[in-house]
Amino acid sequence: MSYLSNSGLTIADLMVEYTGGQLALGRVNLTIPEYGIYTIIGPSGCGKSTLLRAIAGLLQDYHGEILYNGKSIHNQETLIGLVPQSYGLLPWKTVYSNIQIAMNISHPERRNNQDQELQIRHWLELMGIADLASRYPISLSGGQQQRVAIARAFAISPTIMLLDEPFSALDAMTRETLQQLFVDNWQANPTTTLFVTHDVEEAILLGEKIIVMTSDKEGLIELIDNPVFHMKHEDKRNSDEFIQQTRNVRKVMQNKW
Ligand SMILES: Nc1ncnc2c1ncn2[C@@H]1O[C@H](COP(=O)(O)OP(=O)(O)OP(=O)(O)O)[C@@H](O)[C@H]1O
Repeated sequence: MSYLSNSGLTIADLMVEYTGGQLALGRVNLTIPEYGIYTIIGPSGCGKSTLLRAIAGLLQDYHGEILYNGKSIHNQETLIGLVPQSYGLLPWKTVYSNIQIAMNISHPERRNNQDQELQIRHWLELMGIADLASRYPISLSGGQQQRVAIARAFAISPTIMLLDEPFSALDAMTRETLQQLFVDNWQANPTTTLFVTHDVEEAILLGEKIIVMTSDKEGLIELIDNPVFHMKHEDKRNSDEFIQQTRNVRKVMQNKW
């Protein structure tokens, strides 16, 4: 199979079985263009986290191919930022150190320099958790830990960003603020992004295209164009297009789930 060098993230015939032969993810074929931002919505257990884990290199044992710009994603220096559902913070490190360690690993040439400190402070500030820098994860609420995990993913400036329900533990207002921040940041620093959510509105607000996964393991997915994404973020929610798109997505979910 030949792929163009700037073809983005290509997932070809991807299938994942966990030990015991249980199929966790059916045959998935999908292309996300370089700098594209797609949201994924699907019923519980359909394989959304498994898909992200395979792309992130946390599951080595899968069938099919995962390529970035034509080359195997795991044989090249593609920096991947993952915000896992469980946050993935190191419990023995402070909030500040959790981000610093990720930056040291991903950009060793900038190890502990002044710019790194500014970056960490910048992201903590934007996430509204600057005052938590010296705290340990165990002393934080779920929503606060989630914001640390998001700050950490943004701070490493990855080539590919994978987010697994990153705003699920946040209160409604913080969630809206971070959705806006997320879109602003993607516009300023376009990054190839896959964003898993259970929230139809969030899928519409944050994805150029919406991937609807199904619960059967035939690997069927529906890709929905989403012109609403390109509207001004603050106008989206109250627009007729948004309401119409909500109906469209719900209809696809009713038919496919
Ligand atoms: N480590 C594992 N070992 C065995 N089976 C697993 C493992 N992790 C997940 N599975 C199974 O794989 C399937 C897909 O799980 P996955 O977590 O990817 O679903 P999901 O779509 O992300 O679900 P949710 O929306 O509830 O987070 C499920 O049937 C799950 O039970």
